[in-house]
Amino acid sequence: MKWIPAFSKRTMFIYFILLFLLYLFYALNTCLVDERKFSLNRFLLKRQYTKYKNAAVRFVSLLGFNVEDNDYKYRRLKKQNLIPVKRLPDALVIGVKKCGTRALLEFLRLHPDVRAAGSEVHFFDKFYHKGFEWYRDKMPPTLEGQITMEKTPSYWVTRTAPKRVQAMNPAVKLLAVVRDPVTRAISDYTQSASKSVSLPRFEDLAVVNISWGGSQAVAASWPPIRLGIYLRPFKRWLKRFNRESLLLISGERLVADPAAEMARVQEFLGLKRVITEKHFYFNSSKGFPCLLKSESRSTPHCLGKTKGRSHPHINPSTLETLREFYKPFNEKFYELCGINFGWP
Ligand SMILES: Nc1ncnc2c1ncn2[C@@H]1O[C@H](COP(=O)(O)OS(=O)(=O)O)[C@@H](OP(=O)(O)O)[C@H]1O
Repeated sequence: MKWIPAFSKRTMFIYFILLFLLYLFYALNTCLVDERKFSLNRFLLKRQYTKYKNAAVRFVSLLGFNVEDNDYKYRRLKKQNLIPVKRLPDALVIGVKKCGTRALLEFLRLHPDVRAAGSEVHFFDKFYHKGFEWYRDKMPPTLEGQITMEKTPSYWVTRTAPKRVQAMNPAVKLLAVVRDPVTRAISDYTQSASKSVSLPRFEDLAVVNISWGGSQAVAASWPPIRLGIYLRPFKRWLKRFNRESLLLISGERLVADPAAEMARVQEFLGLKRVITEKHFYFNSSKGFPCLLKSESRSTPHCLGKTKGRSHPHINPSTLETLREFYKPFNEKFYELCGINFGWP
């Protein structure tokens, strides 16, 4: 009778090991992982990893099952020996800060022939010394014919950026979103105020006393105000690139009619018009157009909380002063770019 408990202990142990192995096999073969963080997966699926590196989250298999079978497009391309590789950008969203650059990029990513770096790379302003190989490595892998992009709004005002971008590729396509400079300034201020509670009122920063007599002037060198003078940086870019290489996008139209503005963008980039009305819906509580689905999500969603913040109430006389200040710059800008954006 002594062998019975001994046998059951051994059997139980073997069953336990088998169950554990079965669980491991199941978990590793079907779990939802972030490929960039899962190093063992990189090792076992090195080739597939390179191919899918830019995807945030995908179903992957440690044992090689169902990795490519999920994706008809990539299976077909593999048969043709086409493998995505990282390339320097063909197009850049160069600015302008707080004008809707994130919305533009997220909308563009709906296009199957566009792949974009997720976060701002800041190569032409902060990291130029790291070299083009470093920059290329920041890009998502693309197939022949797909457009590689990135957006860094500070390129617009970086003095050295036009020359550096030209050195990378004189035929690069440039996109800049512009918006009523007064709203842009308030948006810029709202962002700073969200990080610093003790920030003075917008009115006190935008318009300053210039004499004891009480005369006032616009604080033209305060960055939120200065950045709204689009004329100067635009001229700088035009010294290096011809007008046809630089598309100006209306930040207002990107909100009011995203499909129409995206039609212009797709035409400029030489893309088939894939992004249309059917990709957008207006979210009335957010007050902005949102996406019905995107590359990473199949459900309706809006841009993050930091996009589309509510702005503080601004004294109407300050608004009037700022509008008067920007008027001559706006008019010269309209003249030079050949578009009347109709800012008040
Ligand atoms: N669809 C959609 N959803 C949310 N927000 C939208 C959208 N389209 C344009 N915008 C406007 O984009 C403003 C932020 O601009 P940027 O993305 O260029 O900002 S940043 O420079 O990258 O910080 C952001 O500014 P705030 O309203 O001040 O938050 C928005 O007005």
